[in-house]
Amino acid sequence: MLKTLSEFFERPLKSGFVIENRYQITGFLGKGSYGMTYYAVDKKTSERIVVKQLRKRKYKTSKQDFIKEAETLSTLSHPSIPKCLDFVQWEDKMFLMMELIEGKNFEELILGEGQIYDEKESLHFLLEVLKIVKYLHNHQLIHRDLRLPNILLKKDQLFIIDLGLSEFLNEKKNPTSKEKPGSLEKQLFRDLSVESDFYALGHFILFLLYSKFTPSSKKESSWEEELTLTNDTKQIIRKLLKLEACYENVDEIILNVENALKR
Ligand SMILES: Nc1ncnc2c1ncn2[C@@H]1O[C@H](COP(=O)(O)OP(=O)(O)OP(=O)(O)O)[C@@H](O)[C@H]1O
Repeated sequence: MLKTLSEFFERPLKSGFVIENRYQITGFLGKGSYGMTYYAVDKKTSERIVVKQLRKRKYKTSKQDFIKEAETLSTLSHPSIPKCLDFVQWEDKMFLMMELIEGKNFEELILGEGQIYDEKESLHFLLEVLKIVKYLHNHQLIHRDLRLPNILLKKDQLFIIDLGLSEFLNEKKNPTSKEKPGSLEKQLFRDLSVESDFYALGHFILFLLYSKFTPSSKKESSWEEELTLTNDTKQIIRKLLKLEACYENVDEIILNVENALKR
């Protein structure tokens, strides 16, 4: 019983805590569905890094997913995806060390700082994310969690983080932890196909475009009625959201977005 309670009230590691005589926790970044994330310093290289810790109460159900996230990250090498630096199993704990992206995610930028993006800027950011997604899809990897908090901006460069839900297309799925059935909407985000990433990116660009929107009446309308957009942009979003025949691959979208940006 005590063990269960201590697991339930699991506290983040304190600043100053050192993992394996090497990685010193310097701050708490956030709590995810199965991990706690920290800022840390690698005492060997003096580099500032990010450490993700598997939460104790998720140990049984999510251990394999956590190991897989680290393995997936290690197979990738892209300037806009944090590198996996180490994976440590220590006492009854598990840690994933990765490159720190010193940027801000789009949730902080829009909801926290009140940043606004016009149509061109939104299309530009969509294009930059698509270039990273192209790399993932070329590796047969579907991200499945392309939400605002997982897309970061550092100066002019975009980054994609959090491969915790990603799956390889040819992989035999483990139905235990990641594949709980959900609503139709959830399935559209989580489906193991390129279309689920496109669907998420449809929402991503809508969030950017809505940053500029001020409601003029209390009546709720559809995004097509509320936002004033060019037909090109509308068409791109409709296809991403599967309101008409969806894109088959990321190159098609890139081409459409590049053309829309030229007009
Ligand atoms: N490599 C990184 N560099 C900078 N910030 C990061 C990095 N990885 C994660 N973060 C930030 O740390 C916080 C926690 O991230 P984490 O991926 O652990 O969980 P989450 O995205 O909140 O939840 P979930 O895992 O359920 O999707 C988020 O604010 C995220 O933006």
